Amino acid sequence: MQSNTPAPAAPSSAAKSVSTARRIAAVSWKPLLFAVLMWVSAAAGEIPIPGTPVPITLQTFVVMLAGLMLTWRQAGAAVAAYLAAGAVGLPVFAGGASTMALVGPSAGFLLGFLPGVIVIALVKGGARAKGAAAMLLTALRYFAAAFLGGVVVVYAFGFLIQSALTGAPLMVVALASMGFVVGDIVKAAAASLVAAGLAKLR
Ligand SMILES: O=C(O)CCCC[C@@H]1SC[C@@H]2NC(=O)N[C@@H]21
Repeated sequence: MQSNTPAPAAPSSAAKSVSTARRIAAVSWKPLLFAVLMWVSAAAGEIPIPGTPVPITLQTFVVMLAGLMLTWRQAGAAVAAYLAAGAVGLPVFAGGASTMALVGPSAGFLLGFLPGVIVIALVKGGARAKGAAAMLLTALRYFAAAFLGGVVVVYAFGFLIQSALTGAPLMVVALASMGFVVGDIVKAAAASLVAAGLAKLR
């Protein structure tokens, strides 16, 4: 038997374009927001420390926050977009630097942000929803993830590549960079508390 119900009209090409644009916007706003935050954290200022040309900056705080708040794909896309923006010449790195920073003493730290943020996102685990004690446990787990990805992984890349590029012995580079450790531990604690607190609100 034939039905008299008219077949639904196929979506017009304009409607298809709008829905594709909406889908792209829905998946990319978080990576884009964190890529911009990476730039803002570099532009916010830098503190030079003796013995190394690499400054203290807030970039590791944003890397940690991205890893703790986004999926590994979103976090990786955010850092990849940030690095790509610098690579093509936008002044998004510390001190308004761009392409040349990727072959200078900071190169390994910048490149290390990518594996670092992915490690954080992969090892952080889920957020516990109920109660202050659960939030504190989540924050402690987040702190361990932020330290592993944002300090151990980022520093490993930073030290190895700086030593290879400058010819300075690895141990000398590592010792000269110890001035970053206290600040990065404070950043890991702050990022963990912020991410665990925001996860509770969701
Ligand atoms: O030139 C850049 O834009 C990158 C600077 C990298 C700074 C590194 S990241 C790890 C360590 N912690 C800091 O606060 N500074 C260094």
